[in-house]
Amino acid sequence: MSHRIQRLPLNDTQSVLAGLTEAGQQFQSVHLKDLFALDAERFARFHVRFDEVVYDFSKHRLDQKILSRLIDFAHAQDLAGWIRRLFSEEAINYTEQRSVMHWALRLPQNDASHPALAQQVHEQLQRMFALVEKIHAGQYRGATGEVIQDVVNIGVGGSDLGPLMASHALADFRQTTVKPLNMHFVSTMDGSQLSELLHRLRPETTLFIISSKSFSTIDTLSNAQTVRLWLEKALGQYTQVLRHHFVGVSTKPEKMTAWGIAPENQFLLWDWVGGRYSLWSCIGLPIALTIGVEGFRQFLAGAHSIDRHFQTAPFAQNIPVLMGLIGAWNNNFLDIQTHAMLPYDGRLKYFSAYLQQLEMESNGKSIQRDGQAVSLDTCPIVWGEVGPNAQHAFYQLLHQGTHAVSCDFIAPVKRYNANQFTYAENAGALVEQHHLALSNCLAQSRLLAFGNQALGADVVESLPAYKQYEGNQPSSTILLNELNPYSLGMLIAMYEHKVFVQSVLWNINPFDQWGVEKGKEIANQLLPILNGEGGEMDGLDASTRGLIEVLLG
Ligand SMILES: O=P(O)(O)OC[C@H]1O[C@](O)(CO)[C@@H](O)[C@@H]1O
Repeated sequence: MSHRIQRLPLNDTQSVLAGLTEAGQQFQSVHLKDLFALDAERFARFHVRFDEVVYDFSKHRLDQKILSRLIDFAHAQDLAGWIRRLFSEEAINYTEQRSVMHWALRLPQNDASHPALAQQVHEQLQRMFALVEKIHAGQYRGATGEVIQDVVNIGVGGSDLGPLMASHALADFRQTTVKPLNMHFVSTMDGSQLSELLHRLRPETTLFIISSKSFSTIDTLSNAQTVRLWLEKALGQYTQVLRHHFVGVSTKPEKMTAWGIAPENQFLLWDWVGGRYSLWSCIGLPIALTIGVEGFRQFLAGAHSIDRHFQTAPFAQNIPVLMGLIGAWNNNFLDIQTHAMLPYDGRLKYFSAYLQQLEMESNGKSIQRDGQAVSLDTCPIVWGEVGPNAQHAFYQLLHQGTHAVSCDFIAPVKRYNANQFTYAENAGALVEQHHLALSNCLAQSRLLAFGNQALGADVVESLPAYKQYEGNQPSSTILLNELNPYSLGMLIAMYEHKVFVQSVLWNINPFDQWGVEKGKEIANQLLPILNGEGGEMDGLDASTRGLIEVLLG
């Protein structure tokens, strides 16, 4: 349905979309190699350098005219107004009557524009920082007086993916602690991660974080219940066991209390923080435990830098705006329906999993704000893997398959600092490995873009058809000066705002997830049947009934 342009909210939008649709048809046959041949200044023209980031969008099938039309699209959809609304306290998540203020989580403490908000946020951050420092100093002890050495984050979705991704990505910046501290993540409701982990952990030295915005997600509560039984079996059913071994992060203090989490171990966030935007709040405790208080402050500062950039940079120089517009151009006008995330840094192993939730849970919608069906395709399929490994897995499809795919290549400019003691001995060899990864990153985006042209025109003549490459797969390349807490904060915030930009273009609410909620409701209806506690089979479809009969034997 890529080119449907009926039922648009604004007349301006209609005419801009008609122009873009026509341009998209023309650009179907335009090849990147020709765009580059026509314009030696293409990189200079189509990249933005801001703070720690370079965003190169020259390998997209567009020119200056298309860019202007896309910016017209943003204006027609009142993007500037929506950005102002996002950074106000307006309840723009209208289906849940909530404001959307994850940006407030990274406000500096002395912020003059929203002093009350900043104070509220920093109060919880200070409490979290105090806990982090206590654990790092070996002063936080379990019920038997032993120092905590393992921390297990129990959460799912936004209460897992962001903390997991960032803790892994920033492991090089691990804070030195009195005793080594190991972070673990448990999310799956089937208990498989827990059953493996509990064999390795000692109850006396393990702290569990129950991380759930709603404190009602069954996945998390069932894992929490299992570890509680495990702890109580080993240490006894005493209040001090609960008090010393559980920390809770949620918007629901009363639910944490009812579960048995001591008030001093309850950390709060607010309804105005969406789950998939919550890693900046105390949901980010595992990140703070990994990189320490100063590291976490840097992480917030990086995101804040992008918040400012997003609010102030002109659209043609505004990285999240460009990311959103170019994504829409590919998706809506060039018919490129899938988007691959390809970081060339093993530390970003969980980045695509994280982005899948951020992008697809946010913009996987089909109803506009006015209740009408959308007029353009919304979120593309987002997927990905660490680039070098993906080269040996699915790149063949990118190069010679039949699907059009757009890609984001991400890499740090610098890696392996000889001054960092862990690398001192191997710095030279590791720096070469980094260069190897960078050369592959550049080679792949080049081959994807230019196809045969990248091989050299004379070589191509002699090649059989099956060795030829069509190319013309567009990509962006994002370079971070280095991957550190600050630049990762920037990178994540860039994608958060890109998602918002696209939601404005598509006129949808990116902050709810009613489809997911419905799935949870239906699972709750089926659980009693599987538990043998009754429940209605009659209203079920034949397939579900048949499967239940097999499951019940
Ligand atoms: O933090 P909670 O409330 O346990 O929710 C976990 C996740 O479940 C969802 O509601 C739906 O998957 C996500 O939006 C959220 O991040």
